[in-house]
Amino acid sequence: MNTQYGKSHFGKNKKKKEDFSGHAGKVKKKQLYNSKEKKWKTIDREISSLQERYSQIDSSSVEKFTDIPLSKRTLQGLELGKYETPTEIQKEAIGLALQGNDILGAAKTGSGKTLAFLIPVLECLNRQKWSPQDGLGALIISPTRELAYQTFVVIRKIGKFHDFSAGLVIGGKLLQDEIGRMNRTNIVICTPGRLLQHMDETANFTADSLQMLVLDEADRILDLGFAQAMNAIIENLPISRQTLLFSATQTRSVKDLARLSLQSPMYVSVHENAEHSTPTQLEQSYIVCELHDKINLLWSFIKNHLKSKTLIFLSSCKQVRYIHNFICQLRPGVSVLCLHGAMNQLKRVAAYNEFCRKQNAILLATDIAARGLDIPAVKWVLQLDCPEDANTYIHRVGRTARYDTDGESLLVLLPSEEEAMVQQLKEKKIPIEKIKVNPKKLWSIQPKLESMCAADHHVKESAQKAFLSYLRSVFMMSNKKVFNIHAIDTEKYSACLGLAFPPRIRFLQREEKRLAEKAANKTSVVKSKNKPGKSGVVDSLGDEGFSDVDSGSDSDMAVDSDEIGVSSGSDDSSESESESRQSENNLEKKKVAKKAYLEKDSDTADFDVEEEDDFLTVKKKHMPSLDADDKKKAKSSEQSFEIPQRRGKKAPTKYAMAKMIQKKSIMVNQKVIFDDEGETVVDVMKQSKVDEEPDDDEGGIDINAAKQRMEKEDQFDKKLDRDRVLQIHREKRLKLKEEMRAKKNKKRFQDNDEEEEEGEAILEVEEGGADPLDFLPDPDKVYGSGDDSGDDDEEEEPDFEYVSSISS
Ligand SMILES: Nc1ncnc2c1ncn2[C@@H]1O[C@H](COP(=O)(O)OP(=O)(O)OP(=O)(O)O)[C@@H](O)[C@H]1O
Repeated sequence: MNTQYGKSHFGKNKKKKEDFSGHAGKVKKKQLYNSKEKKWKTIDREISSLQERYSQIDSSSVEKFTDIPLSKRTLQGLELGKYETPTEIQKEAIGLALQGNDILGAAKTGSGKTLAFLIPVLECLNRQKWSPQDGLGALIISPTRELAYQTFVVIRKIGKFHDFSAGLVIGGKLLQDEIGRMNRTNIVICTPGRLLQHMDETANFTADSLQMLVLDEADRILDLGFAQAMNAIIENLPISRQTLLFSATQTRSVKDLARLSLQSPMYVSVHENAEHSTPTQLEQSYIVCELHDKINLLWSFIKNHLKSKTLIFLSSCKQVRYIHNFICQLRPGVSVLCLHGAMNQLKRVAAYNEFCRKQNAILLATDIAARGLDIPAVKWVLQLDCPEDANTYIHRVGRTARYDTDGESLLVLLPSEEEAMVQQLKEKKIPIEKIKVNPKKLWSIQPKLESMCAADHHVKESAQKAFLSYLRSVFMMSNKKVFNIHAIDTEKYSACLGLAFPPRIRFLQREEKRLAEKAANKTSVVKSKNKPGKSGVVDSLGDEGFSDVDSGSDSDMAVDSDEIGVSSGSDDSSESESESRQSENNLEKKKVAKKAYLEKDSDTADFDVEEEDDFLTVKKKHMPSLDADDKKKAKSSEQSFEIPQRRGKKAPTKYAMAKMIQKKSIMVNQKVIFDDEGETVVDVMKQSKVDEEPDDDEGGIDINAAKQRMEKEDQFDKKLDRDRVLQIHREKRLKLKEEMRAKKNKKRFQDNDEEEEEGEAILEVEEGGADPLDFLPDPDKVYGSGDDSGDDDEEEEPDFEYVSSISS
């Protein structure tokens, strides 16, 4: 595998090159051609014999990896990783994938799904004799940076003997560092946000030749948090590809699968009929505890498990930060680390690597650590805050009891959460037992926290943020049967965090006020809805559009003002249709905002969480009801545009503005730039090749036509940009060629003529002799491990700093 840090095959070639240059005079061009021809013939023979065996694969008779028709190079890689016997999911899925099927793979956590998709990826590219010049062949998408990194480490190991290049594209570093190498990477392991950024901004990066798409943790990748990014990514991928989806909680949503255009997918669920959906070696229990006792419980747990490796889940970044800080200050006698999405990339990597290395340690984390991470020897998973749903529970506890090890998990539930949550877990076939803690054995750290808060206002602020962010997370949860913010005694909770007074919970006050107003206005709103002249887009954003979210505490989220595509029909049926579509949009937006808030992985992009605010601030478009000032401003801006709108409702959308401009035939100003001679300057990038919009006698905006126009414009822009980049590259190449030529001429005068001729011939054979860039220093040498000796020693753990750039 030619990764930036890999040294296997690429390293060997290099060694050969050095050897040849040492004996330049003795090696004949013809011999080299012969040996290359021989090599290709052997590879061809191997490939066709493997392909012949594909149809005979019988998973029930597979005992070792050698029983599966895999290339020698993959088998060597598996041997290097000490993988001998395939697990159930590997036996079932690898064979079907080799036969070319699309796969929906589901198996318990820690059962080896990673190899079940990595092996087919390597075999698929090997079968097609893929090389770095062929560009992107396989795309592996993971929901978090840590998981992508982990997958990258595994593919480096098992793909060590292949010729492909692989790259980790995960954000947290300069995009510029990766741009040059994107189009020469065969296997890209990435997070959705960063991949999309490359698709948008790296002009010469294309996925046109993609052979295989893998979604690890597919249900998470396809859920609302990533919906926008994934839709855009999928649009850029060719339809004729093989798609593999894997997760412990696999999606079967027809809607999700339709987005991926799967071709008769095979559902491989090896544990579907198992008694339980969690690993058998995992012991699971829960306790019921008041919110204000949780901190004492946590401290007591840590003090009682100093010799264990424990992963503790909390629901928000600010809680993790506060609890981590005070536990560190109280010195429990074990290393305490933290991992959450608001940390910078370097700290995130350092914490992850340190926790992997340690024998005994505590890691406090949000749900960014819930999925896929294969951290060795985790003994305990403690869920101090209730998971969002049973699936999240399964992934969180799955960080322990992996493969053939055992582990324990403890879930802490509030009395108000117990009934509904336990019910959900039972429905998901999760065996969990209630246990009780002796309250006398709990340590009390409240006085210590109080004195810490009193002594340092930073600690106090941090405690306030933790307090509000926890309440906010409960408030935003959609399952109100489990999460009931009104059941929380906020005074006691703030006191247990060391605060003398509970901070003001403005979002709750606003919500209560809104509900009260709504109850009072209900009848008058119904009347006003029936008044004539109130139809159209703005109307569709009225109270009715929000009526279905009243029960949800995160109701009244502001509608994205960029939102278009809402029907503006004035008849009743289209109005109600637009209303329901709008309310669906609102619900989706709320879920997305909630996910981003809870996880705040920077790769999920599009969400702002302000660090310095007194509690999380989601971008205005996701905020619950506007406060009085905002309402006034919104209202005055509405009035200035004279848009008929109901009292105290939303600011006009761009769509509404466009419609109003069109209706009133307002001429919009145009910017004209003149040069020194007074001539008009035309910006070629802004020139459109798309025909002008045809005059529409019927009036109104034809959304579909506008969309098509935009797409054409977009294609035109992309082409312009691509041409520009190609031109730059062409110029660079020519310049290099000139330089090389000049150098060669100079050398020719200095060196022995005969030797020079031989050496040149050899390089031509080795490198294909075509591109002068091939003679440039190996970029791996600059960024990579720096060791190109080509020996088979175990590589050192790659430095996370540079793994986010990719190989050449
Ligand atoms: N065939 C095998 N032989 C030995 N160990 C294996 C084999 N396959 C996987 N493992 C080990 O099992 C562990 C779990 O594998 P992996 O991370 O692929 O699980 P997973 O099913 O993807 O889990 P999750 O659902 O949590 O993502 C890893 O440490 C991996 O090295």
